[in-house]
Amino acid sequence: AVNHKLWPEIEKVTMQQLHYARLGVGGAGGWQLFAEDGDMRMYRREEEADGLVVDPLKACHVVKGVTAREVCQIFFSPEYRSGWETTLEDMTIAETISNDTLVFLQTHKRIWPASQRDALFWSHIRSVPDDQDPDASDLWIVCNHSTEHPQYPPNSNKCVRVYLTVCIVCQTFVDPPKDPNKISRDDITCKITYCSVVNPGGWAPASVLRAVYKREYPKFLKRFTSFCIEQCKDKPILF
Ligand SMILES: O=S(=O)(CCO)c1ccc(-c2ccc(C3CCCC3)c([C@H]3C[C@H]3c3ccccn3)c2)cc1
Repeated sequence: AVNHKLWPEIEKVTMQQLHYARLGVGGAGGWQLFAEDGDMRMYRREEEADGLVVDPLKACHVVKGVTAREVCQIFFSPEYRSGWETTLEDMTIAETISNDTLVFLQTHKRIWPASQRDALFWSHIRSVPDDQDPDASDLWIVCNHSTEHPQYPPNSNKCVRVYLTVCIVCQTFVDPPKDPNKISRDDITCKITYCSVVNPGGWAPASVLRAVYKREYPKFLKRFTSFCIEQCKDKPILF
């Protein structure tokens, strides 16, 4: 994939998103907590781009019984997506760049009163050593970033094209630390940071979009993490 024309962008955006995900939500970042559910905390910043709501979102969650690699592989893999992405109406793999990089075209269910949306984005999965704690386990990241494709020009179907940058960054913790082949799923937790910026592409009332975000994002993350637990519970642990 390193010789693919998108590779420099994939590399840059993925590492930028990793850095952005690891920034805290305290301080002057302007993050406001807007949803809480158990260990899940959801923050947003109110931002508009030429009159459109593009509120950046950052969610932090801690999930027991799954590893960072398992969560990221489920988020990345097309075959699982219909099981957790409830707003998905259709999904096509527009291009297979490599085994860790795909280009998706997704049509999302219409969310009244906004018109139906689609998203065309590359999706890249990778593991990176934790530069802040070398003897910690690797971080896993999936980054999704809107892209163009000659076969799928925007607004060619009935949908308004959204422009998004999304990342999910995960890290596994084993507690209590023990001999690797004695670890059970009860000993592992996965710390998840999910970040998204979605430009809705076409006009939609700010109040409507903010209500949709407030309703859809907590549901989305809860459903995704429950799906991961369900998928992994009877399988050998993938570190
Ligand atoms: O993390 S992913 O890459 C997972 C792969 O599917 C992802 C996540 C979210 C979206 C998306 C796309 C469109 C919308 C809006 C914009 C105007 C009308 C629809 C929203 C807003 C509404 C929020 C939302 C949040 C979560 C799920 C669905 N809906 C979100 C796309 C991809």
